[in-house]
Amino acid sequence: MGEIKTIEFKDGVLYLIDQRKLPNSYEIFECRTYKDVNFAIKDMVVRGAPAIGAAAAYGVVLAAKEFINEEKESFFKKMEEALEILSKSRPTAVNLMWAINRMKKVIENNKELGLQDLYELLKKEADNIYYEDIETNKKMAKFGNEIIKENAVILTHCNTGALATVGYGTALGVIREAHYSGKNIFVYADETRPRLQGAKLTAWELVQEGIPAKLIADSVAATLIRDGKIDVILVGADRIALNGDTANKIGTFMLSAVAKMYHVPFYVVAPTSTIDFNIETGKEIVIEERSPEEVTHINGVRIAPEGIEVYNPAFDVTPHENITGIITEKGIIRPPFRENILKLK
Ligand SMILES: CSC[C@@H](O)[C@@H](O)C(=O)COP(=O)(O)O
Repeated sequence: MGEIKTIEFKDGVLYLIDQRKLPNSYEIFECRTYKDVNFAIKDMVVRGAPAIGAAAAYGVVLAAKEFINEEKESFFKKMEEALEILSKSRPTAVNLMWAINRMKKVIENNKELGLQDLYELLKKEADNIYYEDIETNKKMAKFGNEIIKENAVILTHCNTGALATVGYGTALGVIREAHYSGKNIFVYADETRPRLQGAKLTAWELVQEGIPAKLIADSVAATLIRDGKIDVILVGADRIALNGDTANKIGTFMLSAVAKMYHVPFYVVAPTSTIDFNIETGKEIVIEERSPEEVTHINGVRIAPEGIEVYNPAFDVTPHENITGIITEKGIIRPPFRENILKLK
C-alpha cells in the first residue's frame, strides 16, 4: 500500500478513508455536501484533531459550492449556518475551531467579491490548511526525533498517525521519522478502549510501515513502565491550554501519572494550531461525552448487560506537571509552559 490519503478533495468531492471500517476493510467515504462532512466528523469516519480541522475546512468549501447560485445575502446567511454546524461537530479538538476561523476570515475579508471568486479563495485556504499540516508534521517529526535515542522503546496511545492528520502524523510522525532515520526503535501501542484507535488504526499504520511494534491492552502499560521497559512516552493532543494542561484521548492522564511516578519522559506532540491561546488551564476544556454503545458494544456486538448505565468521556486532561515537553513545529516547548507558549503567539 502506498501513501495513506486520509483526506482528498477532488473535483468538488471530499474523499475520506472510512476509519470506522479499518483495518478489516479499506473503504472511501464520499462527502458531497457540508452536512456529509458534519456527519463524517461526528460519526468518526474522520478523526484526530488535525484531520478534523482539514476536513471541516473542505466542508466550508462544499457549503460554498452548494449555495453559489443564491443571492448574496442568502449565501452569507446560509454560510454562517454551515460554519456554525461544522464548528459544533465535535467539541474538544481546537483544531476544528482554528480551521473554521481561518475559513470565516476569508469570507469576512472578501464579501465584495463575486461568489465564484470567493469559492476559489475558500478552496485555496482549505488547500493551504491541508498542505501546511503535512509540512508541520514533518517539522515536528524532526524536532521530536532529537529526543529519541538509538534502541529506544516508545509507548504511544490512541492514533496520532497519518490517519489522524492530513499526512505523516504527530506522535506517530516522530516514530516514523526515528524509524526512517535508521534508529532501531520498538513501539508499544495501547489498544485505546473504547473505540480501539490503537488496535485498529495505529497497529494498521505500524504494520504498513514495517515498524517493529507490539499491541498491548491498555492495562498493560503501567507494568511496562514500572518494570523499566519504556524509555519514552509520546502522545498527541486535542487542545492545549496556556499553562500546558493537555486534553487528549481518554487514558492519557493515567499514563502520564504512572510515567511521572517512575520518571519516564512524557512528551506531547502537537502543532501550534492545537494550542488554545484563549484558555488559561485545562479546567476550561470541554470534554466530549460519546454514546454508551461505544462501551457496551465491541464491533456492534453487545458485551455488557442491558440496563447498565455508562459514563463515556472521550478525552481527559493531563496536568502540565506530568508533561516533560511539548513538541511543536516551532521546536520543543519545556516548562515553564505558560511563559514559553506565549513566546509562540
Ligand atoms: C494527531 S492526533 C491527536 C489527537 O487528536 C489524538 O491523540 C486523539 O485523541 C484522537 O481522538 P479521536 O477521538 O480519535 O478523534
